[in-house]
Amino acid sequence: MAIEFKTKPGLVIYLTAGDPDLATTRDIALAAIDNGADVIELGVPFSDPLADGPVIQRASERAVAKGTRLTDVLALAKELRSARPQAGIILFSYLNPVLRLGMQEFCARASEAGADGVLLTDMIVEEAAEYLDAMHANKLAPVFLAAPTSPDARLKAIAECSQGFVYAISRVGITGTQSSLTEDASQVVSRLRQFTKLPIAVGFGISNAQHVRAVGEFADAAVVGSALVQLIERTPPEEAAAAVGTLISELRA
Ligand SMILES: O=P(O)(O)OC[C@@H](O)[C@@H](O)c1c[nH]c2ccccc12
Repeated sequence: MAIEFKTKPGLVIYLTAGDPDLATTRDIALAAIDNGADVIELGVPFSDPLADGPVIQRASERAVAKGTRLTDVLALAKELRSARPQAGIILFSYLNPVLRLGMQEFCARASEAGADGVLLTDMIVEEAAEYLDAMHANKLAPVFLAAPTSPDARLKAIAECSQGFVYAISRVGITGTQSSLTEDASQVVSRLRQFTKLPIAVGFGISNAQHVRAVGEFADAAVVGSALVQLIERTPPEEAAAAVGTLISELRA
């Protein structure tokens, strides 16, 4: 039970829980862990994923249409924890589903499920007091997003509130694969380094081994989401876990 990056760079992967179904998400997550993913961002599907590009929006729609609920994702996290005691598991959600369950209740259940931490995409540090209290009370690591457009004062607050790692998004905008990483990614990481000793993961647009190696030059981990979600979308469910396992090992090549 730990957020640690065993290799440089470490690998964080995002999955939309319940796409194509919860059992397949479980198998995919296990295959990812067994092929080198250090941390799984277990995504709670949401009907209005504003920060997501078309690939993850479609995955969220499919999972919501299947009836995937936050409580199902908590149960899946518990299954992954018991199957892989050492894996890094981050519950990844928009605020809305969490507030519907209740912040205290959510954090208690996340802790009971064995999650290491939580990332709420639309939780800003300026309004995080109650969230942080509930997270600290349940020994969960709050991971915050840092954007290239964030001024230093904000990066400092994000660094001070984060535990486990800090997630630097490589560009402003929405999730989705892209041809090359922008300069912004290394700049936001070097600015963050002034304020934290925590590992820094970089995400958005990372979709191949070359991108992962490039991120490894200046950050501690790479985050891959859309490239995996797109592969899952295009693969028959019974072949998805093996396909993801292969892609993860290719990303680490
Ligand atoms: O999909 P990409 O471009 O590989 O980026 C990772 C991203 O999917 C994942 O970390 C994520 C999924 N939904 C988000 C919403 C906001 C920030 C990050 C995310």
